[in-house]
Amino acid sequence: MDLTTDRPFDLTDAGRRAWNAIVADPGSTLLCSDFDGVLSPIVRDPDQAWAAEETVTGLARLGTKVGKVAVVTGRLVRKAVELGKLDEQAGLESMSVLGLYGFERWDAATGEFDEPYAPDGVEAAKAELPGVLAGLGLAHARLEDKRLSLGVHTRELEDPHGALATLEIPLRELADRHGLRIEPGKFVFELRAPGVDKGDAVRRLIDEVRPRTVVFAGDDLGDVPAFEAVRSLRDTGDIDGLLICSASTEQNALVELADVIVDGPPGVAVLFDQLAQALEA
Ligand SMILES: O=P(O)(O)OC[C@H]1O[C@H](O[C@H]2O[C@H](CO)[C@@H](O)[C@H](O)[C@H]2O)[C@H](O)[C@@H](O)[C@@H]1O
Repeated sequence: MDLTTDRPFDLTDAGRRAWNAIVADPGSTLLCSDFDGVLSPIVRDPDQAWAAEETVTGLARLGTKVGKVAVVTGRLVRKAVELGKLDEQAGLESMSVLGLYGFERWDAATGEFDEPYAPDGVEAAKAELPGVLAGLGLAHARLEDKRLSLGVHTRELEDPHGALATLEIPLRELADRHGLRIEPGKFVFELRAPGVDKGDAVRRLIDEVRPRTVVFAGDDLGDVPAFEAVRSLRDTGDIDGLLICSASTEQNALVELADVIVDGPPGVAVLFDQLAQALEA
């Protein structure tokens, strides 16, 4: 990964204001990042989506300067910590990881995991799901059991787009029967407990930290509520906000909402590097 590129980032006016605010007062900055597609490259097997070294070291370098760093992810919190080696990296001492869209939490400061029990509906839906998939001819879809949710991945199937389209209505009906919701993502639908999204997770962190500036880096549909939360607080003048879209050919929902668009995790690493350089200057 080449971190020496001098490509200037094209920031919106609001993004430039936020960048300047971070440089002026890094200690009042909350820096949040999604995991898959931002810190880690998208790969076929979710269990092998190890974070890129450059993104995590970049985050850690910033972690020594900003007030707080956080990962806000749809992943199980333990899986995100494991795949990011977030408990091993110096510089991440202020880190919190909010997993399963904010249901779960890990704090580096204490090393403690907060992992609530799954509601009954999740177990019932899990029991029904194999029959639903078999009935659709999609018995080979990869399942990712995340305690409070269940991911159905189509990336490895012969026709991943077609399989996703076939799944949507039956999975929505299954979710409705059990009081769950559907969370769409890159070649995945999750059946998950309702109640929180990444917007709630970011607002919770903001309430705790009371930052002047908030950064959020995301790549997928699940990040839209976080982007909207930051934009809404920014519109009221409560915070400055810098929204980073880690772009891919698979999802463009964040492009219009972002202040800066970078080229996937390698681009995120370059941006983190440039921000760290600005803070060190
Ligand atoms: O909130 P995130 O950190 O972005 O997590 C969202 C989902 O990411 C994972 O799935 C995605 O990445 C996989 C590994 O690269 C890829 O195989 C899959 O196609 C993508 O959708 C993860 O497996 C899910 O549990 C997360 O909810």
